Amino acid sequence: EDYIRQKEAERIAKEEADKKKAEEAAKKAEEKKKKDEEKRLEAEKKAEEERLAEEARKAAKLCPSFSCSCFSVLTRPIEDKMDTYLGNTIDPFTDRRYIMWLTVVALAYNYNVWFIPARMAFPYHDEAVIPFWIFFDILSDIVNVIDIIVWQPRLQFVKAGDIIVSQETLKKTAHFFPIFSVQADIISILPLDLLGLHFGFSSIYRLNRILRVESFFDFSDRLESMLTRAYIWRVSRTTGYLLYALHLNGCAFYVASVHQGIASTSWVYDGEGSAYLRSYYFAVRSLINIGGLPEPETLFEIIFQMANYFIGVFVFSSLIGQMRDVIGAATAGQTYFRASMDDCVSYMNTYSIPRVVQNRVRTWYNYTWASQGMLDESELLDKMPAVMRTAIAVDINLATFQKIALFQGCDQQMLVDMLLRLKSIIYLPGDFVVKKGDIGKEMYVIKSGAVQVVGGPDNSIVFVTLKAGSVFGEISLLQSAKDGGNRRTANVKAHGFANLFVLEKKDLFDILVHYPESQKVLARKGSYFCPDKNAKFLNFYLWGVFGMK
Ligand SMILES: Nc1nc2c(ncn2[C@@H]2O[C@@H]3COP(=O)(O)O[C@H]3[C@H]2O)c(=O)[nH]1
Repeated sequence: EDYIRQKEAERIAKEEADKKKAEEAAKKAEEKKKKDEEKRLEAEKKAEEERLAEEARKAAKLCPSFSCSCFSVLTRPIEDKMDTYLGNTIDPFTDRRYIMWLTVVALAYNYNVWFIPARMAFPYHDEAVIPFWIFFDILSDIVNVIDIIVWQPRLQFVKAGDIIVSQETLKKTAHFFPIFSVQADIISILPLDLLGLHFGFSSIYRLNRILRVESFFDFSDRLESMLTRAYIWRVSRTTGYLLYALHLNGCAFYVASVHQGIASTSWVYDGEGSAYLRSYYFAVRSLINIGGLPEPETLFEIIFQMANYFIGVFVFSSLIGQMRDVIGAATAGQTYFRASMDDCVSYMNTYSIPRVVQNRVRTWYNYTWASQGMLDESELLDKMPAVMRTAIAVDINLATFQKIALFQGCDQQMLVDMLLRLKSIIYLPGDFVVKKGDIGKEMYVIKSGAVQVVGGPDNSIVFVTLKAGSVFGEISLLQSAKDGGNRRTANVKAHGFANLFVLEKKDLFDILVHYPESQKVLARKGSYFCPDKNAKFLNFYLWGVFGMK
């Protein structure tokens, strides 16, 4: 019986072990199946990604804005290098390398735009210099090709508010580029110069290069938005346009002279001296309508000269008008300052304000203009969205405010809110900023310069000199009006020119409503800063007014 029982137990144990084994094997098989499935899905995903990438590559090759695929074969090694150097895409607004590159492109464009007409008009294609022209032509072409194939396709742009930064997406959405610039780019780099091999070397075959005018405007706009004194560039650019108009006119005059026959009449170029300089001189006199030119004799000369006068009146004068606008805009601040000061002086004269006061007002105007280049900073900042004003205020002043003992331990956001309510004001040497006994309606932070807390019968005792970054005027501000605690406890006068930030009581309390913790900090510090131990402090005031605990 024992034997049978033992055998039975062994059998059951074996059966259970087998069952367990089978279960484990099934589990393993299940896991393997799962893994295989995962692998298969991953492979499928990868294949799909590769297929999409291949499609994108094909689309990029087909896309006209990236030019013919033969170019991409030629430029693939350069492109790969540029990928390593530039990263995948370029932010055209902030990337300094792009503006540096655009400078090179603008130089190449200017080479073409100035020399092509000159070479077409004047006899500049001597056998000896042709190699130099060819060299510079090829150089400028290389710059353009690199720009169109390597740089332009990498420029990020905004589509429906999204910044397109991935190169693949850039290529896929290439058709969103303005069609004119795409076609103009392609036509502009067609090597029509090769026609010169058959018809003879001439720069007329390079006229298509001038179509790349967009690249020059792009350079101009980006440079303008980067420069601190953009008007210098605007004036130079307009001067360039004027000189270029004269250049073209000089070329036209020379062509007209050749057409008429050099030295054939008194009006045409007489063949003396430098042909270019003489023609340019003619253009200057004729477009600026200086007059004193030889009278045109033939019908052709009369028509030519008349066209010149018209161009001079309409085109040239509008360019000069543009120049006047640019200079006017650049000096608009100065004009506004002068006009404000003149108005103020004439107002003071009307009311016979004493000379001493008038002189102080003038000094204030001059110092304010000299120190900050504008009369009211807030006017400029008011035009900006709040988020930008905050960014600027934080950048300029937050660090100063964080160091002020009174505000230490206050909420950072509260400080930022405070920065946005500050007004800047300048006091002249000896001006009283606060007078003892006055009601305290604002507190001050010294931006630059210094103030002195003074007392004594004639205010000759200086208790303390407060420098940039110090706060004053907070005592009367932080106290209750109930028992006269809101009166100034001392005289404070400007020592030299003092540039101060003013924070009004109402603004401060409006802000503090939202920051109970900071209220407590200020209340504690207000009582600490206050010399009068019996006064009721900010905490009572705030708790009384706003019911805060
Ligand atoms: N009463 C007093 N005020 C001082 C002193 N040092 C700086 N101050 C500042 O001078 C300010 C005068 O106006 P407030 O009383 O509002 O606030 C005062 C303080 O911020 C000092 O020693 N005594």
